[in-house]
Amino acid sequence: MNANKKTIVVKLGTSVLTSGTTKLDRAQMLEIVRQCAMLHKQGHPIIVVTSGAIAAGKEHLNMPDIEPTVANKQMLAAVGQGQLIREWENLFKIYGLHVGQMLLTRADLGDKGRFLNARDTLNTLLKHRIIPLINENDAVATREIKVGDNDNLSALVALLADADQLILLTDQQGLFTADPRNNPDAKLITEVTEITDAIHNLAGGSVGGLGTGGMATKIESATVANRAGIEVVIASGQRKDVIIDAVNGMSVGTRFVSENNRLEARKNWIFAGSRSAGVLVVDQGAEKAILNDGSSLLAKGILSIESHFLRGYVVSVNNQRGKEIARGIVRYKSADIEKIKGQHSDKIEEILGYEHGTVVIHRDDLVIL
Ligand SMILES: Nc1ncnc2c1ncn2[C@@H]1O[C@H](COP(=O)(O)OP(=O)(O)O)[C@@H](O)[C@H]1O
Ligand SMILES: N[C@@H](CCC(=O)OP(=O)(O)O)C(=O)O
Repeated sequence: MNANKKTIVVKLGTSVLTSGTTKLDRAQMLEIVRQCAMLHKQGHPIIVVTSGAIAAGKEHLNMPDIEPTVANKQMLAAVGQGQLIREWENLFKIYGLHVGQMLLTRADLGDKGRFLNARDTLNTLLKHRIIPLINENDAVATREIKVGDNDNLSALVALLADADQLILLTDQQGLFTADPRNNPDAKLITEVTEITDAIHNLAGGSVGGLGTGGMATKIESATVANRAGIEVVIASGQRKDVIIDAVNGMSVGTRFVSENNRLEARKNWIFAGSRSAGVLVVDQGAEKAILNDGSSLLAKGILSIESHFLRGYVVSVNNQRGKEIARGIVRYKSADIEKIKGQHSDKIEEILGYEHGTVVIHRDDLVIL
């Protein structure tokens, strides 16, 4: 991790965005934007996972008491998402920042081709210093493809972004020894080094009006992110300078530290359950570059392709003696690799009429065997 430039995912629960009311709290949102803008100015890439579409829809339609059926919530999200983004857009504009909306479902992140597309979009937004605003695509998500809560979604986004830190902001100071709403003696836990069953058991569901999942889904999220080597902080959105202080390593809320190696853990996650769908045979130069120099696989070093596969599939990289040296996720389908093999990366767009980047397998998506 570059200590000076951390990639940060900030997740804002409905409880923070409404301050416990039935309406968006614009002053609170502006305060969050101020902190994000300051960190952004210091060079930290910031990604915002924002809940609040359902709350915004209720406010806009003036339906505070509508029955919370799935269909009604999807309708509210369809109405509220536009309202929500408009609010964010106007607030970030005060600091001269653009925003870009990404609405995701579990299916988008589970499918490797769509995962690559989402990651490319996210990285391109960050490269252009645009703030990605992410929410679940509630209006289209059915139970099978839904992540279901933005706590878990934010952990997946942190993996997608290869983030250094995930900050979950809510209406409590952090994780307590019991739900502080009904346990006045509950104590704040400031640091968690291992997420044990006992930690899971402390966390209750949401008793607030508009939130989803309560502390239980935040612990699930912390488990996923920690396993991938990403530090997690759960803290109150109301605390002064909460995001800035969390990024600067000050004692804020509950910090879940992780000792796991980020890159290796992320690769394990990417490759979990994948079988090799084909083979790319590479020349000696590419073999050396991959094994000794930590390089990505370029089209130039590919000699032949075995089998048919699509962009996003996991394939084997074999040397000329038929030995599998690595395995990785391809950014081009086999039919296109046939056309660009042996060619310089500059030629890809000319040959295919489009490009998905200069490499066939990116180093970060390549496991050496
Ligand atoms: N051990 C715990 N420590 C802190 N909060 C807890 C705990 N168990 C349950 N909660 C509840 O989780 C709620 C936050 O979750 P939620 O309502 O889903 O908010 P958000 O919209 O921020 O995701 C708190 O208001 C609190 O009542
Ligand atoms: N996607 C939904 C929020 C779902 C959710 O997880 O809410 P929360 O527990 O407040 O973070 C929305 O925008 O209303």
